[in-house]
Amino acid sequence: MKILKFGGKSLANGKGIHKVVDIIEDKAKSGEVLAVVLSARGKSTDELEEILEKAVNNESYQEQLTAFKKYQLAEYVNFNADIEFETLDKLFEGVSLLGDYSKRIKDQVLSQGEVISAKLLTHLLQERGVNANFTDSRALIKTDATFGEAQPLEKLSKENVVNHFKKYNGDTVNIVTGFIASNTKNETTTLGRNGSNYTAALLANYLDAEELQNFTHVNGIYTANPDLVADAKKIEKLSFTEANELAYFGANILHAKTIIPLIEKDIPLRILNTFDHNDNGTLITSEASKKGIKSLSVLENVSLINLEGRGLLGKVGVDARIFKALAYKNISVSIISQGSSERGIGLVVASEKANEAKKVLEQEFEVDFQTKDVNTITVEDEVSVISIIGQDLSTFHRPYNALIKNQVIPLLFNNTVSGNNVSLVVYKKQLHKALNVIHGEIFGVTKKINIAIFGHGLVGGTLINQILESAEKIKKRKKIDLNVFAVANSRKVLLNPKGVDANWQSNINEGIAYSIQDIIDFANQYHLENLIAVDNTASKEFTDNYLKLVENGFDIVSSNKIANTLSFDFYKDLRSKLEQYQKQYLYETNVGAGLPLIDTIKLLHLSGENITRIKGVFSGSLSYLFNTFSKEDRLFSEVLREAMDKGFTEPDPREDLCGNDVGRKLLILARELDLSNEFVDINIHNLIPENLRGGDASSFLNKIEELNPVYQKIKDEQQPNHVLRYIGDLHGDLFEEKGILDVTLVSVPESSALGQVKGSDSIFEIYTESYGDQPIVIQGAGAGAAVTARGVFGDILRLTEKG
Ligand SMILES: NC(=O)C1=CN([C@@H]2O[C@H](COP(=O)(O)OP(=O)(O)OC[C@H]3O[C@@H](n4cnc5c(N)ncnc54)[C@H](OP(=O)(O)O)[C@@H]3O)[C@@H](O)[C@H]2O)C=CC1
Ligand SMILES: N[C@@H](CC=O)C(=O)O
Repeated sequence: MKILKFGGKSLANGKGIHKVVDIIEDKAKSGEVLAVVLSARGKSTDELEEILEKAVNNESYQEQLTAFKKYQLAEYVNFNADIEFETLDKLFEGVSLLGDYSKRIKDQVLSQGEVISAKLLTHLLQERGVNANFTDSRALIKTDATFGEAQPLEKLSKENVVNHFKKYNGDTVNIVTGFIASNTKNETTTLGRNGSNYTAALLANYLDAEELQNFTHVNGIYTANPDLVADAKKIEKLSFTEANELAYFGANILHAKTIIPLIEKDIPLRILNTFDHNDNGTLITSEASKKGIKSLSVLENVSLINLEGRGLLGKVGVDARIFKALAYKNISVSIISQGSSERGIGLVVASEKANEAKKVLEQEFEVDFQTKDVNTITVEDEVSVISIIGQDLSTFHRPYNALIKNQVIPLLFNNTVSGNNVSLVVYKKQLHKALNVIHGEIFGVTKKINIAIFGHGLVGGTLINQILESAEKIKKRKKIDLNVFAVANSRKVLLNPKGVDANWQSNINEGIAYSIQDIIDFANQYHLENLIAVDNTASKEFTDNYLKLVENGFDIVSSNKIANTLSFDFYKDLRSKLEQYQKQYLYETNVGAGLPLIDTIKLLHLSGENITRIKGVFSGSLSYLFNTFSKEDRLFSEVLREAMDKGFTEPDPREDLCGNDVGRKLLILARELDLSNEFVDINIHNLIPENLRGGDASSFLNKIEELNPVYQKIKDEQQPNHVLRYIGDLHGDLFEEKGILDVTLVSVPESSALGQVKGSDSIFEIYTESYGDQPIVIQGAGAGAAVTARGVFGDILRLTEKG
């Protein structure tokens, strides 16, 4: 025999009821022997409780009662619930007159919900020709007289059930009321929380059922609540032990009470979906399943009580006093955590009991307050508990690090020694984000990386398109979901929590004015985790946001060189902020665009290789300018415009020509070597004649032809077979506080290494103590939107791996 159980949500409306009837009819027709346990429909039990409260307080309840009756009858014209409605009328009238009710009366009231539900289903099945038999469980399940939370009398109940099912067997489908029972005086009792599931489990046990199928409104047990974690996956199989842990930490359907009768007889429990009943659901059996993390569950409506006292150190019996005092008031502690010094003890209790618990503890420790052994007892209400079921401490660093990286600092954590569970208390406002971060980390489902891109010009625009083009592949190959949730320029931002699409460029016109706080608020509002801000501007103003971004959980990737070349104080502040907030700042493209230069220098330096000099052509645009101008018989201004058109120059090309861009790159490398040079220390040969230095970029561009005679003369005055190169040179004693940084225009033999550089290539010669006169040479495209964007993309992916 199979026991089927349908919950209130399955029976809430016509659609659900129709499905339930279909399922039972199908199974009955296919010859399966069934018993069906039903809950009250929808929120009927809550409704009855509310009406009861109104009645006892002498408030008007008639309207709500009429609505309740109407809901129960709905469109079922031939269904009659007069007896139950009359019972309710009388009970409410009595309560209203007396202004009081007992738990016994409450059980009588609540039981009508199950009776109506079971009678309705029996009626509908009979209309379809199914041999359905309404079965009032009060005649079968006998309990003690603890109204509201009655305990079954096993022997008597089993006898009744077995006898009943002997009598009504064969093709009879017994439609049984869940939740309700009766005591030996035949007074109605109820089985408390999860009562209908319990009724079903008891029937399964007494009847040695082959399976209990519990129909809900979801497809089974998930790795996390799918309403909170979009990536949550259904678990196919669980063991009773794991189910028990889940039950303790919030999965009501698996309450221990429900599971124990099944474990006793080794009866499998299958969680199914009424609305998708062909899905296999989750099967729970006694078979031990593979080790590993099974699920995240959440306890809400809890509070954290913190008892602190300097004098608790080494005192015997403090915990005993806490538990005794709380137990006296029937307050259960779900989690306790205590520092080894015993100075602080954190307890999690139900929110509704938190203030009472505080009062009780204050009384218990009254003397200890006076002696100053206890200092404070505080209650934090806005918390939730996340339990990682199946997690042991050997791999706990992964979810924990991911939480810290996302600025979710657990208030308390606690592990079970044998059960492989870790529970974390987090602020309620961080619950959603915390669950997604932990889930992404431990289930290896796709890890979402949420990116805000500032600057969508040549580099930024190319980067966005590169990300959108590769996102699917990266998701498949690396299980990383790159989500560009913000694209901004200096005036507007385009925001979409689910990510911008290929039309971002046209949609940016519909963007909105913003401040950096708006972006932070947006990320918080949508609980976006693994945040990266990408700076593809050339703006000093934007770098003012870096510290705030870091403080609010963003890693930073930047092609913009400004932040690394502001004062050395800012340079250090930024690094200590990054350290403090465990954030990363990557800027490989700052020097040599997409070339792997900064990483190489960092590694050499870290590994103790003493770098003695770095010299080369640092600027892609000026490389292109002088390579082309030196070899071809063309005007200097014409080649300069070409470099601009190819996207090699800075947004303001004067930044290249005045030597600032090369100067910045030199300074960035110097600082990588722990030198504390400032920008003013750089000796820069400015390529712009003094008379063209004033004014703005466009007035300069109107006059660039004036550069032609100046550079033609320099070119003509070179020795034979020489070419012009604009070079950067970091030298001096690089183990002192500061190095020497020179940026100069030089004429070199065409046959030399520098003389042979082509196109927009950069070349960097890195001299070290071990390599002596033979430098390590890194050469390749030193500018261009595509290579630079690719380099920025590389930094983003590097961050996703550091996670
Ligand atoms: N081109 C290359 O080869 C390389 C470039 N880089 C660096 O890449 C960066 C970008 O260069 P590129 O793409 O050519 O520049 P662009 O001028 O093409 O684009 C700059 C973008 O930044 C936006 N912007 C400017 N100020 C702000 C601000 N305060 N807040 C938000 N957005 C802002 C601009 O918006 P708006 O239109 O509103 O001003 C624009 O969208 C530069 O820092 C450059 O040094 C690094 C290596 C190589
Ligand atoms: N303008 C720069 C671009 C890269 O940093 C250059 O020319 O190198």
